[in-house]
Amino acid sequence: MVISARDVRLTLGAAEPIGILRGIDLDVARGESVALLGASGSGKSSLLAVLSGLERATSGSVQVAGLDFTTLDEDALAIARRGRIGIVLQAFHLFPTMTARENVAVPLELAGIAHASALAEDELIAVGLGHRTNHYPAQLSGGEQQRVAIARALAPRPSLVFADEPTGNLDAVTGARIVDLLFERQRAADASLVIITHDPALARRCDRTLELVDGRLA
Ligand SMILES: Nc1ncnc2c1ncn2[C@@H]1O[C@H](COP(=O)(O)OP(=O)(O)OP(=O)(O)O)[C@@H](O)[C@H]1O
Repeated sequence: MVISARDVRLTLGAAEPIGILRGIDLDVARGESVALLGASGSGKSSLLAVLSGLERATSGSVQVAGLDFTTLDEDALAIARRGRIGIVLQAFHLFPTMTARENVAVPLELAGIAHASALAEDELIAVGLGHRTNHYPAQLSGGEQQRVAIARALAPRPSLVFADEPTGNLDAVTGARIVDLLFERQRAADASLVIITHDPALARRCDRTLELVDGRLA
């Protein structure tokens, strides 16, 4: 198993604690793709944050690629993610002072991969942004920024990809192209995919569909 989560709970809010995740058990195998569905506010983004180590669970255990994400500190988590885990969040978190190419090159450089800039350019071409490599995020549309974020996540060829509505800002044709790329990369690297989506077509392409209802898996 690439992901093994047991009785994961996430409680937020000091004054009035709210149970956001309320006992999640989840296994994801190598090479498996999982679609995560659920109503707005059901906890999908929170679960993705916990599984990717961006947020620490309040209790329970989260094992990812043999590492215990509930006990690692921030630095160890960042090192564990480097080059192995690609994450595409709803807010793209691009660096505003870097061009598209520089943004995509960052994880490659951090992972010590040679020719980072050239590889970043290739990845931008793959997401249809070969003509935008020297543009800054503020000069790009929402959908273009989303594709830069996807290129950045996929460039290091991670073995695990988390994506939060990766086609949410894209038109049907561009979205389909990005989904094809996601699955093509997944197959090539035998990677695991966990995708939050409201798109039934995207969910159908995944091996398995899970639904979150009020912080629990239905
Ligand atoms: N820092 C926080 N403090 C308190 N409550 C929070 C915090 N972050 C998220 N929540 C609440 O947790 C619940 C789950 O949020 P989450 O973003 O995981 O839902 P979601 O299923 O991804 O929703 P959407 O589809 O709208 O993106 C929501 O009710 C949200 O208001």
